[in-house]
Amino acid sequence: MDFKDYIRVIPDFPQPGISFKDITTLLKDGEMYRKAINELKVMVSDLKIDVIAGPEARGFVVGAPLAYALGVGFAPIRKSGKLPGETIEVGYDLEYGKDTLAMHTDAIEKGQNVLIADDLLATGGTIATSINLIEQLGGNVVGAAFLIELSDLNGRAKLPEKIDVFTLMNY
Ligand SMILES: O=P(O)(O)OC[C@H]1O[C@H](OP(=O)(O)OP(=O)(O)O)[C@H](O)[C@@H]1O
Ligand SMILES: Nc1ncnc2[nH]cnc12
Repeated sequence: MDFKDYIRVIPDFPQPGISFKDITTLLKDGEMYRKAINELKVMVSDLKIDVIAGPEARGFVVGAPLAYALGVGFAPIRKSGKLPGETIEVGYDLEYGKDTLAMHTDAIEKGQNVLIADDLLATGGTIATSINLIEQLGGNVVGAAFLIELSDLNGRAKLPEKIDVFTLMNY
């Protein structure tokens, strides 16, 4: 059983030159989805985690079940204009565009240990921005967990060394 057998690779989406790693083909298989989340749970088991933060939208489908499995809370990191309460926002670049991410100012308590979860690490822009937001709120990012890492884009280089990075699949 190889998780990669469940990832659909679509060339030139959403723009020419991007090799898109589609996780919907893994998510629709209940057994494999559960195995993937359970494997991430084992990988992060040495960390002390108070809350998981996940960036919209695909970070929710990894972060929320992982939070449930660990019995910790989940803090959504959303695109600009979606959160109803008081927010902080940070703009960033990603592999195929630009965007802005936001968090509620009360999403994280000062000093809480935070694990960031997402489906995929590409340039690292999304995760670096997520770290920026969480640290502005006084959170302590202890790790980042992904289903997929695009190693050639070297997103890890954008992350501080103290943050442990966990990935199930490499491309
Ligand atoms: O490492 P990076 O270069 O930042 O790229 C990775 C990010 O890009 C994708 O999200 P996207 O912004 O496309 O949003 P989506 O989850 O709503 O599809 C993916 O889910 C990661 O969050
Ligand atoms: N190549 C890629 N495939 C899927 N999601 C992505 N997010 C950023 N780059 C991506």
